[in-house]
Amino acid sequence: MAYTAKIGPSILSSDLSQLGRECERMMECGADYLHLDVMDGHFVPNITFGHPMVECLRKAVGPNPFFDMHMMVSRPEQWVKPMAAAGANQYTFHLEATTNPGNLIKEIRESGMKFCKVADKCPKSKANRSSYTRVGLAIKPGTTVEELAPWARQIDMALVMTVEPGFGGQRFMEDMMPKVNWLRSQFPSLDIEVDGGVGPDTIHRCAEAGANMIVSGSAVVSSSDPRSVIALLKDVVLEAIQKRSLDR
Ligand SMILES: O=C(CO)[C@@H](O)[C@H](O)COP(=O)(O)O
Ligand SMILES: [Fe+2]
Repeated sequence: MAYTAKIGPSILSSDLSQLGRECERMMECGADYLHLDVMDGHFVPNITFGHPMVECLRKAVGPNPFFDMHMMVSRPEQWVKPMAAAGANQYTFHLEATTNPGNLIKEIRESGMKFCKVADKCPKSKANRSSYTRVGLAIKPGTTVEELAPWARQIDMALVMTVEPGFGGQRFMEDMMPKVNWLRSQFPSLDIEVDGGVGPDTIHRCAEAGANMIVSGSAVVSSSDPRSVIALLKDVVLEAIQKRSLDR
């Protein structure tokens, strides 16, 4: 089983005037990565930020935190190079936003976003470094998992949205879990991310279905004890992964 449990707070619900500090706070509380929601007011009815903000954040937090870019934008093709230059590590686009997913996957791969696949963090020795761009493919609640399937072997991560994209703090859609279950059964090593309404009350369903990359916004960021929430989410997913490997 190649995948492991990773928790990525969505900083959408944090104090946006203190974004750099909020990212650092999440990393200090045990986050494995940071989930950055880019919204263009066209693909979704909300606007957040773009690559200039990502560039500033990268400078503020240094080279290590892994930036998972959730691109809720029309024409995701146009932001691949700017996001690579700004310091993104993974570029997750929506299947609904492009007519040529194959070409976009190729463009992202060739964009030179830095990620060390040898270890989660770049090892000290330059000889061991191998830079690699990670590709994520997201589907909205109304898109079937069969539409994503033809691309699953070309991507690193599938994102199953568990709310309609656009806003934090929405209710978790449990009826998305069969999609996760199906993906896990068909692609046992694929990273599968869930995003939207995920927190201590809903994590068990995500973990049992087979999700291993967990985005959690309001449940983590607005908690008085984000460290405990992150630890709880991670424990539940790790336990489910262990159970899955024993059942095989
Ligand atoms: O992409 C999105 C929303 O479109 C998410 O990343 C949310 O921002 C997650 O926040 P919560 O639903 O966990 O509060
Ligand atoms: Fe997101």
